[in-house]
Amino acid sequence: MSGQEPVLQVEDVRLGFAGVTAIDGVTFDVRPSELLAVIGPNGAGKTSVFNVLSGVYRPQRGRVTFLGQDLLALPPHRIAALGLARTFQNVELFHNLTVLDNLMLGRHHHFRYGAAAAVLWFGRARRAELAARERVEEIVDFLELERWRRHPVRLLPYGIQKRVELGRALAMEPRLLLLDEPVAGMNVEETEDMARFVLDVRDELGVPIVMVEHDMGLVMDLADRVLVLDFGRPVALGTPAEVRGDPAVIRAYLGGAA
Ligand SMILES: Nc1ncnc2c1ncn2[C@@H]1O[C@H](COP(=O)(O)OP(=O)(O)OP(=O)(O)O)[C@@H](O)[C@H]1O
Repeated sequence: MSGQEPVLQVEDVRLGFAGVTAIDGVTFDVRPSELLAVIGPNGAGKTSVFNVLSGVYRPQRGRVTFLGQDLLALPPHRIAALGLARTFQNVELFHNLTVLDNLMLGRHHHFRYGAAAAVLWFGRARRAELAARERVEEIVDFLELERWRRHPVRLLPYGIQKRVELGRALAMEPRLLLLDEPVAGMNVEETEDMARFVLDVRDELGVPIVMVEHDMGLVMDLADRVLVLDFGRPVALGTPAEVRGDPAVIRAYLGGAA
């Protein structure tokens, strides 16, 4: 595959629940090292897009191709193992475990041995464990988590917990990262820190990102392109400047404002 081919292609996807259409006619792609934001009023279908991509829901129509593979044929754990990692709106970590242990758990699918193999081929298992620890320490450095590395996650400030969640997703060696409202509930300083780390993930690690986010300032600052959904349908797809002035987008937001 050439470097310029899309990492992810979503074509004409429809997902409905007993009479409710969550998304319909959704088509977009994600290019290498691109940050694509998905925005839209409440109920527009943003979370449903993520749930289709990560295999939680099967759409009734459409195609989703990730690195040339048909994602719709795969269960969620196989999709994750292909390198599609996700963070959640709420912090979903093991709160009594340390930062390091949470990050190690992010790597579990890289361990290619079971319990018996761990005993029988101790050398191989041990090498894998050491390599994992090394990679996890690199992520700790990258996200500036050194001073918290041995702290249980439950004792950390909220913004740091969200950063640990990003770290756990990075520990999976993602080839595409789905960020679900990465700055929801954060103060200004935490938001600025997270924005910086998200950009570093794209620019330094070269990992393409799909981000659902309500903070419009952040979206317009960070995104390369923006997909706008309204009532489950795509109403615009373009650069932040293109989307900002689009009458259909303005209508969707004015109509959807509470
Ligand atoms: N499991 C489900 N069962 C029934 N309806 C659902 C389900 N999941 C989503 N929907 C419906 O699909 C539509 C899109 O919801 P979705 O959560 O994807 O929107 P959203 O853009 O993420 O909203 P928000 O910004 O409020 O998180 C809504 O009408 C929602 O009620």
